[in-house]
Amino acid sequence: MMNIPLVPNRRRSESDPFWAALQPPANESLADRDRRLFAELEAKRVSDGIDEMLRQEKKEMRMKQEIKILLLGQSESGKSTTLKQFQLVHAPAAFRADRIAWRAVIYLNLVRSIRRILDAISPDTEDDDNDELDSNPRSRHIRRQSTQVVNYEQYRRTLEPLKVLEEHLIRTLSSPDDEDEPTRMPFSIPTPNSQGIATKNGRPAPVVSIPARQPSFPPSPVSPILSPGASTIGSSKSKQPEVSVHNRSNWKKAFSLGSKIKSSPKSAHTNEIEGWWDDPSDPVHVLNACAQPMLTLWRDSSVKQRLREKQLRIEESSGFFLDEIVRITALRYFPTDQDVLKARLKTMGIVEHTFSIPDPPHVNVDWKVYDVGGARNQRHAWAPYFEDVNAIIFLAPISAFDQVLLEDPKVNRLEDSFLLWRSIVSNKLLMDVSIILFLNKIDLLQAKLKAGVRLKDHFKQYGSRPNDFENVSRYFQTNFTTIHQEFSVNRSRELKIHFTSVTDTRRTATIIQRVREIIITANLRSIQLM
Ligand SMILES: Nc1nc2c(ncn2[C@@H]2O[C@H](COP(=O)(O)OP(=O)(O)OP(=O)(O)O)[C@@H](O)[C@H]2O)c(=O)[nH]1
Ligand SMILES: [Mg+2]
Repeated sequence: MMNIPLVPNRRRSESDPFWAALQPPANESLADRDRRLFAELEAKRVSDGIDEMLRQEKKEMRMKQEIKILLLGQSESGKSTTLKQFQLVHAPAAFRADRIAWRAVIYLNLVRSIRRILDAISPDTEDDDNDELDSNPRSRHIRRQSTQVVNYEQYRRTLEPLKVLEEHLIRTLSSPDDEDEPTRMPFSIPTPNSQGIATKNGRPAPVVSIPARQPSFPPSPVSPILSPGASTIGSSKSKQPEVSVHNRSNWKKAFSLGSKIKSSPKSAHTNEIEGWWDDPSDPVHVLNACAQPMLTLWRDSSVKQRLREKQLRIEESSGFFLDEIVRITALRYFPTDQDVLKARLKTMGIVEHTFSIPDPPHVNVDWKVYDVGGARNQRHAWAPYFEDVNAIIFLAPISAFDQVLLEDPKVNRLEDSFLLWRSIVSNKLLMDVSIILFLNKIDLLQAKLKAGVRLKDHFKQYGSRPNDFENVSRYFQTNFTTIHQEFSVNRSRELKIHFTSVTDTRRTATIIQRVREIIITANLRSIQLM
């Protein structure tokens, strides 16, 4: 703002028309002069006020930050689950509005678990065909004895409708066809005589991602034990590729409440309204009809025995809902927060979420959280995000020490995590980036150790140390810390490590709060406001 001079500059040229215009009239009375000076003072006060406001605004602009967080880690490490927890903490209304759409994923997870069991107990299946992706030769040897499930044929027949449902769910998830018929009912199960399930418009949809094999990373300082035969595991005919939906896909729209449905989530348990349960083509009816045989199968002791022999710990796998068959197959089932956190849908591409978080008194922060696909054929997409990211949350699923990668069964999952960690901490582009390490899935690690799975059978160097949670978790923490110390491009970078179970809402909310504080502090330091 321009300040009006109270005392005119006498040396200025009188020919300057601007200066001349500001001069008081020659015949100004005393009263006029007082009025003029008062008006000038008032104008200056207003002008100073505006200047101050602009200064404040500029300061706030400078302090208004956009903080970018990248979630990294191998497939199934828990990145998308962490993103869901961010949503639950910072955008709970949007998270809850989406819950209904997850119904399809949860159904699919359930149906696929049933299929895994049927494959595992099938008399036609060779012993190695349905194994958990297991890296230990000893446990594969033990699996040779096999229990026959006498009711197998009956289970297969009664659960046959789930096969058609599975295909249908996959196709609908992959191709919601949202643009031209937004009001259609979410599901429509094909008639038995339809040849496959054509999408509307006849467009074939890319349904399932089958990761390409890629060359292994160079050896790392920590090496797991892998048997020479391990490469055959995971490549058998009965292995089911994981279902993934590309980030560009609008799959949630297809499974949200359609216009035909008058219900709201709250009214799902009352009788006043019409809902998806009134639509005879909704998948819930097939599931509901199959609930009893599913339950009998899951409770059958000979099935349990067969799964044990095959070391197939299905209850530790992603998207496990078999202990909730009755609730999930109920006609009016509505997913809970916990169900959504447990649901498994593989990420392809990069998913971005923005949360605007007021952080008084200093800053308003827009948090952008990027969730990436962690499978090996997805990792090439990470690098462009390294340029301007403020922080990385790296997730390593430490329960996976006895598993191999789906995309490369020669590689132990933890070994892959160590190598990935090394490549991240040694990346020059990430020199000034805060890195927070989540040693994740500790609940599963505890269960696994309790079930007697021994770390030394997979990591020989662990030797005779106690096979309990305290020692095993410390071992992993030491390994990750050592790799950071040895390979980090920035030796002064402080490494924050959290033991997490990101499906646990309460604990994860606290950790997210702490992570935010760490990042804010590091960020303020970097813009020299501290
Ligand atoms: N029990 C348990 N399950 C977890 C934990 N973290 C993640 N999960 C489950 O593990 C599965 C995989 O998690 P995601 O978050 O989808 O894994 P991701 O890293 O996004 O995997 P990609 O998208 O393939 O890269 C999901 O079913 C989660 O519910 C955990 O700490 N404990
Ligand atoms: Mg994901």
